[in-house]
Amino acid sequence: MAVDHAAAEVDHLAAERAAARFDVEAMKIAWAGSRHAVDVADRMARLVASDPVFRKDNRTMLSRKDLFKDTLRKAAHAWKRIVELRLTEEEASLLRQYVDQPGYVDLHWGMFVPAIKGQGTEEQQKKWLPLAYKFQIIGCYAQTELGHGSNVQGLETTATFDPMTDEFVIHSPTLTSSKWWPGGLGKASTHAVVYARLITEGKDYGIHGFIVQLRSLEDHSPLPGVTLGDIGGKFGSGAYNSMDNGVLRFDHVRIPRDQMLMRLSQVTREGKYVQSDVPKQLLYGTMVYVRQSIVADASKALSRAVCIAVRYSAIRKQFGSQDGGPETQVLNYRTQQSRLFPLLASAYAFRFVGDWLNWLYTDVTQKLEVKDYSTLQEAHACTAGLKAVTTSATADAIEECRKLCGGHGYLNSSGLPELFAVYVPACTYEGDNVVLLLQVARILMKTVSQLTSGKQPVGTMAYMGKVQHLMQSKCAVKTEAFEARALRMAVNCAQNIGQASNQEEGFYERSPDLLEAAVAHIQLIIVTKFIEKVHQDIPGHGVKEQLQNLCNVYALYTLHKHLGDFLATGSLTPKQGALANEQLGKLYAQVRPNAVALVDAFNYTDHYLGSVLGRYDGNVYPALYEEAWKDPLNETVVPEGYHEYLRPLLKQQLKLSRL
Ligand SMILES: CC(C)(COP(=O)(O)OP(=O)(O)OC[C@H]1O[C@@H](n2cnc3c(N)ncnc32)[C@H](O)[C@@H]1OP(=O)(O)O)[C@@H](O)C(=O)NCCC(=O)NCCSC(=O)CCCC(=O)O
Ligand SMILES: Cc1cc2nc3c(=O)[nH]c(=O)nc-3n(C[C@H](O)[C@H](O)[C@H](O)COP(=O)(O)OP(=O)(O)OC[C@H]3O[C@@H](n4cnc5c(N)ncnc54)[C@H](O)[C@@H]3O)c2cc1C
Repeated sequence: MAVDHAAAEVDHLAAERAAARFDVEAMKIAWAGSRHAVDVADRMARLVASDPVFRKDNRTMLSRKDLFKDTLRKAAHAWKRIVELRLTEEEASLLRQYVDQPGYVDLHWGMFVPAIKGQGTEEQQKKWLPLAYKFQIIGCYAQTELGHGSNVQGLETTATFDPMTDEFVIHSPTLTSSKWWPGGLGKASTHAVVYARLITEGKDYGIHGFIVQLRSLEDHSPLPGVTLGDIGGKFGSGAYNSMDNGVLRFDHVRIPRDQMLMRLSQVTREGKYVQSDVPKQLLYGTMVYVRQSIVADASKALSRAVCIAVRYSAIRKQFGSQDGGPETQVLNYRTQQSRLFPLLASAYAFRFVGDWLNWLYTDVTQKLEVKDYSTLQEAHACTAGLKAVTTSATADAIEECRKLCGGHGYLNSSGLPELFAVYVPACTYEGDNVVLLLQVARILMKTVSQLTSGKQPVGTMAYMGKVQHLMQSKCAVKTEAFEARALRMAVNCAQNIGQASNQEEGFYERSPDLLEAAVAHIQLIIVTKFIEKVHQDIPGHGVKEQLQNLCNVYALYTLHKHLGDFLATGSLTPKQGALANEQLGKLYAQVRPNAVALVDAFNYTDHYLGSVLGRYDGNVYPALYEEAWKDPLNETVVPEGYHEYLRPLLKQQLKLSRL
């Protein structure tokens, strides 16, 4: 019976695909960025999916130890394949993405290598990078401590220069100075970039980066004076537990002077501190780089969740016509559409703003190389703000997708619980989202205060220069309403802060409003970049129209959700707000026939999706049924514990009933 049912469902997704009004292959190119990007991603995804070592459907059932060992095995196998097949950097990084298991390699490539590239001198790069590139050393990024994460300047680990031996002495003076959280630190890394307070000639010069060896390259045991371990199990089963987030303490560990990362500042043989002519904020450069990549990752996680929820919603039927006709696909319910399609639109929005941010980051990096620091603030504001807004929205969206899949969404086999558990720490790591939005707010306040002095804001803040117009006009055009909302919220905050006894106190008092002003500014950027994208020449039958539609959905949904802001700032009238909502309903109807094809354009393999609900063929029910039997609990018909705990209880009931 299950088989008959399934056959009908396979047909059902085929019908959905046939109903699409655009060229899916061309949309794949628009999503991935180029034909080349589609092809490489496709090749790497299939390579991973077809290799039994990369199997991941049993991950939530493994013990922590087995899961960790499995992660080591996968990482080693991935490296072997990368070398054997002579994969390019682009191919290798995609292969790692599709292996889809958090592990030490993420931090090695994602933070250790970039930290040395960004903060090391040429000589240091020449020495350390080849070792890292060949995995002769494994590195992590050891910044956060037990007592401080957000407040980087509050870190307590010390690096005291000893001119007698030409060494730094790395020390953890307090319990709270223990390094705590770094990924890959607990069990895998041999080296770390350690952030510590530099002390020389009796003076504390604040936080600097140092390359420190932690474990023997012979037998992996911690070096003398180094205490190391894993910080313990984390949220969810499987999920981020494959990562060995670690604890690290130093007891007067000595490293040569030349292991201080010396691009930004140096300590001479005599112990003199010398500052280079570069801004000290470059110390935070690795974080800017990672935040930028986290935005692209948000669109990946969100698109996976949305792909699962859209396909399953096309399969799932619930209730029918009164006269006993066919049941309704839940995707046809207006409420399902109004919850799901904005998330689909957000996946595309985050993808395009992620591409733009990557361009901005590359541009800033090139400018830094010729000592042009003018766009550093813009890079910080955009990476921090977009990281915060996209990760928060994605975490909420994955949970919404779980609910959109009803009861089956709660099963591990749906893939959604694990996706959520792996994803949610993105709201915290690489900068707590609130802390990052307050950074954006500070820059907004600085920009507003400079408006009166005639300094023209640039980049993504340029719209604030139209202050006279935006503070007064009624907004007819969508982007103008977003600009007016963001500017007016920022100006309101600035005025309120101005009434406080001092600037800092005012900022502190108004921080909840500042947070909202920062979100408004970042949402404007996302909407603007989506609009810019759809104004480009986009080939393929119907592709541009679909993207135009999704862009409108994203903008109008955001407007609808934050209507209070738009009305309170007078950026829209209540009538305009109501019209926008009307329009949104019409747009959903246009998305409906294209929904399945729009998620097909993400081009994800079933292996990468890891979801029985999101299968490409829509054969959901037999897969769910089959998956259940794989649970270790089903290995025996009568459960372990029956004889100890169930049988005596049942016997006792029997005796009682006989009384
Ligand atoms: C919150 C701040 C930004 C505070 O910085 P601060 O220097 O104490 O204070 P401030 O007076 O507000 O700022 C001074 C100044 O520095 C600027 N600035 C701050 N950050 C950056 C940046 N990244 N790039 C460029 N500029 C930056 C600010 O705008 C200020 O500029 P200004 O003086 O006003 O011109 C910072 O400390 C921070 O970034 N905290 C978050 C910590 C964090 O992100 N940790 C990440 C650890 S690694 C990790 O989590 C890896 C996970 C990855 C994974 O597992 O995948
Ligand atoms: C899975 C995971 C992986 C990680 N990997 C690494 C790694 O590889 N290397 C590394 O060095 N670190 C790593 N971290 C640490 C991470 O970067 C920090 O946890 C993060 O920066 C947040 O800092 P915190 O823990 O100190 O939070 P806290 O700052 O203590 O946050 C607690 C609360 O206080 C609020 N808060 C804090 N400051 C302010 C403020 N000024 N104004 C208003 N509210 C405020 C926050 O919003 C939050 O609600 C990782 C963390 C996680 C969860």
